[in-house]
Amino acid sequence: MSLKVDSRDKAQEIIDKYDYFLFDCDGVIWRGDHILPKVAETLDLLKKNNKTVLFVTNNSTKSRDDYLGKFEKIGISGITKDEVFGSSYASAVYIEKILQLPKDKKVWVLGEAGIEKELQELGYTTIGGTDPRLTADGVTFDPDHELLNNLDKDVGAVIVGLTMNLNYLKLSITMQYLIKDNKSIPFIATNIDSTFPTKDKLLIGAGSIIESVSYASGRKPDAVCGKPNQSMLNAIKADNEGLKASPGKGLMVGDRLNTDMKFGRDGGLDTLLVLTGIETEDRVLAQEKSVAPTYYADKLGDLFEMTQ
Ligand SMILES: O=C(O)[C@H](O)[C@H](O)COP(=O)(O)O
Ligand SMILES: [Mg+2]
Repeated sequence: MSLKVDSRDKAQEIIDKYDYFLFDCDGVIWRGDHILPKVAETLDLLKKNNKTVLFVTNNSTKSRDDYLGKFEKIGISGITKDEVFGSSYASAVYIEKILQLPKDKKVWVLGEAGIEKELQELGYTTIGGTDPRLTADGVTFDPDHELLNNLDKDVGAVIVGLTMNLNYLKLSITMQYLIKDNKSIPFIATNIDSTFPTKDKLLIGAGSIIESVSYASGRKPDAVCGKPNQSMLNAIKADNEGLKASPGKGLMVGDRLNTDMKFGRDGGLDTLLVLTGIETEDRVLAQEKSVAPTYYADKLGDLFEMTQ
């Protein structure tokens, strides 16, 4: 049964007990471009207590560098690139290190600039993505479109993530790459999140976009690189000996049970689910003991508010 953080003692116990705080972003730190209540104060409090603070997001629309800009813009300063892990970075590293795609091969992107930038930083050429030819004029679908009828023979991988600029042409070209050459081109997905929490509503998530091209092509992704995949946590443990030695000194704070909480639990961390994103209190309380978050709270900022 998850323990609700509803008193000074419980909030202070959490601050004292853990050395490493891993934060999901959408639905925890912010919703869209709107920072959630007392988040900056909570992060400052943790840093004043010499805690290690890291960010792990499944949102592939931005690169790590882009996220540094977003943190500054919403008033959270002092974050460094090595403290931010995103599914676009995790997917690019997968393509380079695990798939070992040669750098003379290209990657077809159904997604935003975050994916393109992380792949390009590793030396890959990307096509698709934010190419303006894919959204020209907003006219109706052209079955004779050049990018649909001239598939690039150098494409060696397809990656699909969240995009707010989805259209039938992008979906159709992605499908062509997934079915060509006897369905042999690797299909990489950034994450499974079915919905995306904006300021005041839930919108379509990357996982739902991935499901549509998966269904049409008859293919399941060969890899899903975001949470709960442990690759980002393994990278964090490799850089943080204390967490690697004692994962129980780490707390994963998230808003989604099947990504954030599973990611933390599978990595041996304790978990705190906040109710400012995807989940409801009823859903948290209905979880089996084996998968229930360690704690839950109305919002992350309660760690600050309840200890002042
Ligand atoms: O649709 C998506 O990709 C996700 O909803 C979203 O971006 C999750 O981001 P996170 O909560 O992991 O920061
Ligand atoms: Mg989230």
